Amino acid sequence: MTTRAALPGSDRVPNVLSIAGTDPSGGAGVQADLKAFSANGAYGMSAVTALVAQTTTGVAEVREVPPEFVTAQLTTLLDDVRVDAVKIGMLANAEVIRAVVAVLDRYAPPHVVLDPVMVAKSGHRLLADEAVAVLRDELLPRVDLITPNLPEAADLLGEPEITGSAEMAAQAQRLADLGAKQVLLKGGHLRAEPASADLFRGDGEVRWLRSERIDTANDHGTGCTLSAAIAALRPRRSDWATAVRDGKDYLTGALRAAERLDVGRGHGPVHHFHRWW
Ligand SMILES: Nc1ncnc2c1ncn2[C@@H]1O[C@H](COP(=O)(O)OP(=O)(O)O)[C@@H](O)[C@H]1O
Ligand SMILES: Cc1ncc(COP(=O)(O)OP(=O)(O)O)c(N)n1
Repeated sequence: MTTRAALPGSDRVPNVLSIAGTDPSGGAGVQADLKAFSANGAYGMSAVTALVAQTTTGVAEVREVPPEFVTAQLTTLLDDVRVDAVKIGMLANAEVIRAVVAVLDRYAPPHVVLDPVMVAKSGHRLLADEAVAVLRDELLPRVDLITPNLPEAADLLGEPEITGSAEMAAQAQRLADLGAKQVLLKGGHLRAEPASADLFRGDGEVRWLRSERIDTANDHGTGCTLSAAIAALRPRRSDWATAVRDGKDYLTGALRAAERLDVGRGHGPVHHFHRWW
């Protein structure tokens, strides 16, 4: 066994883990997460929950990883490597959710972000219908931040999707009432509104994160990129509000930088540019 001298806190690169499904086109899922980790100064690692045959035009097929093999990936990793933050994305079904819950209980990694992925932009379901209640009741209370989009928030709460940003603060409160410690409610689906505004509800504070709405066809994997950037930044930021603000700025830059890409015929990916974190 090799031993290494401890680095002073500020010099050490955070080790950040993605637990998610795949995207061969590199726009969403594990592939997007690893790019976002790297671009935001973290060392990226991943455990795969589902193999997804998808590209910019949609999802063709999904092969779910057996839950015991999700556990094997995670315990093998966590028995060796210190993890400084975790981003959880696509979980596919209730058994995989329960496998992840058991690992969180056993290892208690810090700074856990849950992007409650349910449906791809193309309409293909990435989480079984009956697993939504398990995600809400068993996983949501165990993580530090959830980042639902508006359809996901509605599904978690069992209510109709809201149609205007004026309703977002009350909905974030209802998510907090479910046991979510902090909530980033993403407003990207309100396409009629001029700004792309997300609402952060943290410990005793509510704040808006607004950016210009960028006119682009490259909007595949925006939610994955945002939650991964926040997880990568959190170990180097003093609080969630700052990590969320800087993650949102990173995503807006990556959406802008996508104008230089030529990837696929459908919803293209964002471009993960490296920056000084
Ligand atoms: N055209 C756009 N211009 C700027 N920001 C956007 C645009 N589309 C989405 N976003 C931002 O991307 C993030 C993810 O958005 P959203 O579409 O709500 O979630 P998801 O990708 O999970 O469906 C949010 O921060 C949202 O504000
Ligand atoms: C494997 C995988 N995970 C998540 C998603 C959904 O990604 P998201 O960032 O919400 O982007 P779109 O589906 O809106 O493009 C995915 N497609 N695949």
